[in-house]
This record gives sequence, structure tokens and C-alpha cells, in this order.
Amino acid sequence: MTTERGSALSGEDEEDTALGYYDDEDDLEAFSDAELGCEDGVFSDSLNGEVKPRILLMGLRRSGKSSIQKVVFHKMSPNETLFLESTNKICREDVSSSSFVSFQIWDFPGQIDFFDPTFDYEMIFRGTGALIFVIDSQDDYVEALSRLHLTVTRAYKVNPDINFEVFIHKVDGLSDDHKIEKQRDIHKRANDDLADAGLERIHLSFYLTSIYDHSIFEAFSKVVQKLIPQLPTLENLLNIFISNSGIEKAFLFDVVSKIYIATDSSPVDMQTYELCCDMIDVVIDISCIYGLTDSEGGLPYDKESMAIIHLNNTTVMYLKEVTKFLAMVCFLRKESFERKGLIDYNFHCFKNAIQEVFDVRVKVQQNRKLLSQRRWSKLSMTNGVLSNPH
Ligand SMILES: Nc1nc2c(ncn2[C@@H]2O[C@H](COP(=O)(O)OP(=O)(O)OP(=O)(O)O)[C@@H](O)[C@H]2O)c(=O)[nH]1
Repeated sequence: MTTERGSALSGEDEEDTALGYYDDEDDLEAFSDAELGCEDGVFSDSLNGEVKPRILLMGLRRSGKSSIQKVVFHKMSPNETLFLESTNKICREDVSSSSFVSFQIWDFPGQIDFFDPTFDYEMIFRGTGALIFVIDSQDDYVEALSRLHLTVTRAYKVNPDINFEVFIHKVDGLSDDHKIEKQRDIHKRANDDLADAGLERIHLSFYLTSIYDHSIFEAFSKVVQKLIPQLPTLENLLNIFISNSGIEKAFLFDVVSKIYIATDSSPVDMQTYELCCDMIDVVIDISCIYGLTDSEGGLPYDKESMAIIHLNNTTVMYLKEVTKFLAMVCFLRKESFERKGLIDYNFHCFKNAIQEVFDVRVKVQQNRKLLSQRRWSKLSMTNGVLSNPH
């Protein structure tokens, strides 16, 4: 049973948790509701009370599901995905890298049959936070659309709270006009199918993605953000921070996956996001080469990690460590950076506030843990009495 791995990853204080990207392959039939600890819309490890949203990766064969997972969470280079073998069973992976980024990804084989009576799709959808359906935009997508419709309607019946996310994938081979055209067509057809079935209330979100640029990271960021209950608080804190520090834009990044878990309320443009990703790469690469002593392993990122980059258009990029796996990346004008003391003081207050949000989360988890332990011991007592009446 794999929940032990989940427990090992998610200790009481996740800040102490080792970088937690784990591979785990299991036959779905091996799971039961009780073992997985399914609750409404989320996965809860029955022993440690950790609640992890589940993200499903679905779509036709060769649409690019495993490549997405490998590129975003395993730092695989896009070219290497050419050699990935077809997935033939469900692969489950725990992603628990930072205080706020903690979820499970289930990668499904393309040929899975929902109507197979041995396939317990109700159990799977009941524990799901987001369903990502990947459509290969370079292929004929008629079959993918009918599959999308089937999957979404089935899932919605079981769990109307699932976020449905459609990745129109492999758009690297398309011109800009062609991309927009494809998105419009897929959007229209998918929503028409739902309307014909009287299911207009199902909301589908669409993203143009490719593993060959940052679009896949940006799309994944948006999917993950919807699953972070503290998101409004984080956004609010960022808004307060930037308005008091003369900063134009600030992102809170998970440094391992380069998923941004929050940003202030001004709009995000792709170029800014790409610059942030590049800056994180530079910091990690330089630290890897010059920052690690021989005895150290793991991520070369700590309390001292910070970087300042002056761009040639009078913009300054400022990166600072927030927690073991989170970094703040800010954009500001050269003039505003002259008040670095004020920015650092405000950043200090921001960091404390984040810590408080995190403490509340830990408390909730501890309470949940106590509750589930009590339930667990009650259950084993009852079983003991039943099986051993003497
Ligand atoms: N051009 C392009 N090719 C991609 C992209 N993403 C994945 N691919 C390629 O698509 C092929 C199939 O990718 P996989 O990740 O194995 O697809 P899958 O959906 O997991 O396939 P199954 O395991 O059979 O369900 C590979 O050759 C990838 O290199 C992309 O964004 N652009």
C-alpha cells in the first residue's frame, strides 16, 4: 500500500520535510476507499490527517500526459520525453515540496476504459481536486473531444466540485493565429457538447500548453493555485507588500517546480513569468556550482539565498528566500530599489505573516491528525472486540 510513502513525505512540520518528489506506481484495483482515506474532493492520508488534493492527468494515448509530469516535476528536458514509454497503469506521485504546494498527481494510461466494471471511477473522482484533460493539438481532436465529454460528465456526476482543466497541448508546432483558432474551435465544440447534454453549468478552463516553453509551467501554476485554500490571503499579503514598497509585480514561487503559487492582483504577462523562471534557474545553477560544500546534497537554496538582477530597461529583479522551498521574485523600477532598506523591512513583515498562515495550517493538520488517530484506535478496538469476543 502506498499511503506509507505519503506519510513519510508529510511530517508534522513540512518545512523539515525532505524534497518530496516521489514516483509510485500502483494498480488501481489495489486501492479501496478506506485505504486511500477519501473525503469530499480531497485525499486524506488516514493516519497522519494530511489532506492532499488529487490532480488527475487524463487524455488519449500519446497526448503528452507523462511528458508534462516529467518536465514539470522531474526536470526532464523536453527532448528526452521522445523516449518515454507508453504508460500502462496508473502512476501516482506525491508532490509535497513546500508549505503550500502539496498534492498528488495521478497519471492515467491513455487507453483506460471508464466503463470497465472493475474500474472504480467513483472512488477516484470522489477524491479529486482537479482533472486535467490533455488534448493533442497537432492531432485530429474529434475523438479527444468525445472522450473529454464522457470523462467530464462522469466525473461531474460523482463530484461537482472538481475543477475541469483542458490543456490544448503541443502548440509549439502551431503559428499564433493557428493556436487561437484551435482554442476557439475546441472551446466551442466542448461547450456545445455540454450544452446539448443540458450541462452548461460545468465550467471548463482552457490553456494553450507546450513542454518546449514556459506555458506548461504557467498552466500548472493556475491549476495548483485553485487548490490552495490560503490563496486569497497570500494574494492579499502580496498586494499589501508591493503597494508599501514601490514594487510593480511580485510572485511567490515554488523553486523546485517553478510553479508560482500566488501573485499580486495586477495581471500576469508571459514574459514576466519567463524572466522569473530564468532567474530561479540562474540562482539554482550558480548555487549548485559554487554554493554547495561537498558534504551537502539536495537543493542549494537556503535562508541566505537572494539575487538582484538589473535589466537594461531600468527594471530591477529581486529574489529572496521566503521558506525552504518558496521564493519571492519582484519587479521594480531602479528608483524604487534605492529604498532597499524599506523593501527589506517590509519583506521581513511579509515573511512573518506567511509564517503565521503556515502555522494555522499546521494546527489544522495536527487537529485532523488527532481526530483520525482517535477514529483509527476506536475502529481497531471495535474490530478487536468483534473478532475476539473473549
Ligand atoms: N511537440 C510536442 N511534443 C510533445 C509535447 N508533449 C509531449 N510530446 C511528445 O508526445 C509524445 C507522447 O508523450 P507521452 O507523454 O508519452 O504521452 P502520454 O499521453 O503519456 O501517452 P500514454 O502513456 O500512451 O497515454 C512524446 O513523443 C513526447 O515527446 C509538446 O508539448 N510538444
